[in-house]
Amino acid sequence: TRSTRPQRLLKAVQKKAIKGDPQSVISTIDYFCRHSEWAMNVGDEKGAILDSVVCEVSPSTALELGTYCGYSAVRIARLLPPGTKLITLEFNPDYAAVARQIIEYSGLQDKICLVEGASGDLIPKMQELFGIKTLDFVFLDHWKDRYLPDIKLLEECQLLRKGSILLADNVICPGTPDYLEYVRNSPRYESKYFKSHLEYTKVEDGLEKSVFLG
Ligand SMILES: O=C(NCCNC(=O)c1cc(-c2ccc(F)cc2)cc(O)c1O)c1cc(O)ncn1
Ligand SMILES: [Mg+2]
Repeated sequence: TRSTRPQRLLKAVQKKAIKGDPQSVISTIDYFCRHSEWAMNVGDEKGAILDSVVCEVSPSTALELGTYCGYSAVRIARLLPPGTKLITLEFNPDYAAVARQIIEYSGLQDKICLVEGASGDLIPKMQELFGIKTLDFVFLDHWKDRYLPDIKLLEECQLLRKGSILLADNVICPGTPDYLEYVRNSPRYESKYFKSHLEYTKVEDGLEKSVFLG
């Protein structure tokens, strides 16, 4: 049977990228998605904004919702200070299987903990599973209708503290209208929109950065 797009993306990484070199894995994926097959990675343009926020926050505890092929997990983990880990949750086992191999190829497997499962089930178990109290940084890039319920869950589970940073992908395309309305109108968040484009296209998209005020 025909291979899947994530499998073809993995093949390109194994063929073209330098093993153990996260930047070459990132560049290979961006080249493949621009010149061979589009795929829903955050991409290079929004990726540069993600990089700058990760560097600014320099998180001790970081969570990603929606691993897909592991592109943004590699982007984030390559910038984390030594001794810190990124926890990334992926619901789709086929995506998770490819992501594990791309993460391993990049050499960042010791800085990334990929957990398969539904975010709604895993978030309430985060403290016990990972021995963490609160999260310094959360990157939201999973199902767009899960952004709002999941940050409400993060609040309820007391995983956010004064100053925790949420960064959400695709707030324009495909769009997360209920999430945007909430973080922009809630007194518990200070929100800022970073205008950009849908990965590898000229379509408008952007990232929403929200600080939890406690
Ligand atoms: O689809 C699952 N996750 C990806 C979430 N991400 C997206 O849907 C996403 C989509 C787009 C996008 C934008 C324009 C367009 F025309 C088509 C797609 C871009 C992005 O940057 C994303 O992040 C999924 C499946 C499954 O079976 N189980 C658990 N999760
Ligand atoms: Mg996305």
